[in-house]
Amino acid sequence: MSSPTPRYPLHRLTGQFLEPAREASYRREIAPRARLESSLALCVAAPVFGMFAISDYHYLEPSIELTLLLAMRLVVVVACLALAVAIGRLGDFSRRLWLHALPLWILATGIILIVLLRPESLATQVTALVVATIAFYLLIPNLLPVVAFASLYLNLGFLASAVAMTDISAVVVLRIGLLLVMTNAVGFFALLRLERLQRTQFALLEEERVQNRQLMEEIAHRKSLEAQLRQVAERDELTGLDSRRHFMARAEALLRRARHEKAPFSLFMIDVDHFKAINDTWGHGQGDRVLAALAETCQRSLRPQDVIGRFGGEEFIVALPDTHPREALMVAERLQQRISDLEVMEALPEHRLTVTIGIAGGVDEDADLDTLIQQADQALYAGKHAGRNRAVVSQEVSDEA
Ligand SMILES: Nc1nc2c(ncn2[C@@H]2O[C@H](COP(=O)(O)OP(=O)(O)OP(=O)(O)O)[C@@H](O)[C@H]2O)c(=O)[nH]1
Repeated sequence: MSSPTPRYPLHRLTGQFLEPAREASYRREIAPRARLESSLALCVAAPVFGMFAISDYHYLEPSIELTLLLAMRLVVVVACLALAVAIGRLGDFSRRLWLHALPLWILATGIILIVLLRPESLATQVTALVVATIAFYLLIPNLLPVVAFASLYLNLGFLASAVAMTDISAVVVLRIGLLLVMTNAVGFFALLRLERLQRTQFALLEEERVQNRQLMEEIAHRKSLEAQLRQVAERDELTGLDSRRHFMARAEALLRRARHEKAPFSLFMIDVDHFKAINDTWGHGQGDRVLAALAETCQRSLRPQDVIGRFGGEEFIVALPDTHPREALMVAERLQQRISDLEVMEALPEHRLTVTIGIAGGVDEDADLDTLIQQADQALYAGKHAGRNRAVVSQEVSDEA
């Protein structure tokens, strides 16, 4: 049975993403952490390497070899510390890979030089070499190919120096070689596993981020659709006023509050006079423009707390909280005046638009919206009957109200 193809294929030997863009994105993501880790590892490795100067001094009499050895250790320590600072500041993981590789090669060269300068301490050096090789793999993670090449250089250089500078037998060389192969295998596969795990984790996290982003986009899209639908349901397309249904809901709430607070409440029904003639004379398009201009004038003339809606055709409805019908009559007359000031047609500046307004309301604890609308409608009808272009207060408005 064949195993399923991984969603984010990784290189078998380096553990890196096969997809260059994903690998670059991963490196960008881990860059700050990798820089810090590499810097810290070098800050630890440099003094440890320098510390062995004590044993150099112990094993070697003051001599040229000792001076060279101490000078070499000093150079390695200073170079490593300088590189630790440089990596911390500039060690961009994706562009300056060489900066991360350099300290490994310097340390490796230092270790190889020790064999050349202190060949008699080969046995101790082998142990140090094994520790250094493991440290290369484990302390500088995320750079498997870089570490593997530096380690290869260290191990081969060490063996070559040992063969050149000491008289070890072929069997010992073989034994050291096998030990180094084993050490490298352990370090390599441990780091390979780590590289693969970290990248798989990164890929899953990325996937989760993408899904979250898509979800957020979907939510935003739905919210915008909802807002559009609400807009369509609540607004009259031509005039931008409340639709009849939305007006009813808002006016109901205002009336409820007025009843609760025993505050006055008034309602207008506004109907354009002879609107059919406007349509018939100048066309339906001009009729629409007149309705829109009239709606805008009404809205500008009313208070912010008043609610106006298009009731249907050329009929508008207004709810006026905290307004007694007596005051409402004055508001209606002011509205009529503003409407008649409107220039309906540029070509016919003399033509005046008039409206008839029916008013209902008062302070009635039992009044419901439908009844008030009916009363305002009757007053409107009476106004039309009486010759139009007037505001009429409903007979039902009680005196005490
Ligand atoms: N342009 C336009 N006309 C509309 C719209 N809605 C209704 N109308 C027209 O408004 C006119 C209303 O006519 P009527 O009900 O006879 O009323 P009127 O001509 O205003 O006469 P009175 O109300 O009695 O003064 C009709 O011709 C409808 O077609 C609209 O949205 N746009």
